[in-house]
Amino acid sequence: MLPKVIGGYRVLETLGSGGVGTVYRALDGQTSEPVALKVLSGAPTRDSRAARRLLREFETLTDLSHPNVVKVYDTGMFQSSPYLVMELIEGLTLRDYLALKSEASRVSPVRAKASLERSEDESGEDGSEPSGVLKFDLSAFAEESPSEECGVMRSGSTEAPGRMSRAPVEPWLDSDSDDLDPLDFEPPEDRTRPHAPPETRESVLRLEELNRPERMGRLKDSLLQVCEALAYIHAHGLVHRDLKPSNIMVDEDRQVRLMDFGLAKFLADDAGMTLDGRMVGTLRYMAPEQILDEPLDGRTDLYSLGVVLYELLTGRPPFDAKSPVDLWHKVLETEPPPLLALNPRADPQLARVAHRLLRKEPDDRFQTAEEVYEALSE
Ligand SMILES: Nc1ncnc2c1ncn2[C@@H]1O[C@H](COP(=O)(O)OP(=O)(O)OP(=O)(O)O)[C@@H](O)[C@H]1O
Repeated sequence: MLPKVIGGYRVLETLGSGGVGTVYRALDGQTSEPVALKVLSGAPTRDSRAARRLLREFETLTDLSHPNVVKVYDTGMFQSSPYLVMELIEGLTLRDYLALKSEASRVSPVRAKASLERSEDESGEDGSEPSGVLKFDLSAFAEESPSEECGVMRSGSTEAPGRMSRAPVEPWLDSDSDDLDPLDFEPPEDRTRPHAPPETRESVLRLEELNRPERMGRLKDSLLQVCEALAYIHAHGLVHRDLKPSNIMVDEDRQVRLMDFGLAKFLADDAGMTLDGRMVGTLRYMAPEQILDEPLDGRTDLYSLGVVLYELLTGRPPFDAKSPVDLWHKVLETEPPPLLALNPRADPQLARVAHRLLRKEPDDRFQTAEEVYEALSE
């Protein structure tokens, strides 16, 4: 049931739920400003000491301020779970923002229509116009294109490779469309012949959509802003650890916000596991060092950025797998198919950037988000 009030915030509706909690649209009781309020759930928050520690650490996030990083205004406890009060972003995730036209009709307009309907139908309890209701104008996102979506990957019954000692593990984010579900995994097209040139009319049209200049412009512009956000959080000693298209939002003015930064770190122990032994991060975007429980730094996020870039340029992830173990082996031991073989008309410079970001050894990647920014600008 929807809580009516959380702290000093009046809850209006549920915006969505992810692997780490539920996000509500709410109103600040003092200012009447709309906010997004995320209540954490799961094992880390069931331990009251851990929950209080989490809360103290969240408080440090309120000091951060950057145009491309979602602003955290406040923190608190609700029914023994920590919550974060954030800037409410009226927009789309990067995945939906760059959805292919064919998929845009499946994803974005439905969500946007629901939002627009809400803005017409809802009224406050006193009959007044509700505040904080989504009113974004879809025309800002009129031209669309996507990367493919896979289901969720649950890894409970698998054995991890290499130095992963605490198998079986569960991905922390177990309901995320950015990850793979071995039980519900639709092979993307060309899976059987990943290096084959496109042959069908459908795949030719798909490539045309992927390479649409307007889409490429959006992609580049968005990723430059992501680099700025990453440079900022890395300079503040944070590693995102869960960078993926659904953690990047784009508003009506095409301003990008990096979401959920730092959450993964706060929810994990030093080896990247939650208190109940689940791995923090979304499997498809995890760097080799993350899989191997090795120390992480900003270059780990740059690897994830490489996965995002590769996906957005080709419409498929760099490593296809039917199970988490299969995926981990591929990430650790194989090279991704050459991007230009999958999309021969992709920008060669962007393809080079993606491959360099996907190098196994952090030392072989770009070393900073600033370097990536420079390379994307060339
Ligand atoms: N500050 C915000 N403003 C507007 N919408 C938000 C905000 N934060 C989250 N959302 C939306 O709420 C929904 C749930 O977000 P949440 O972060 O819990 O899950 P997720 O990012 O989809 O998955 P996960 O947390 O498992 O990675 C998403 O659809 C997201 O777009």
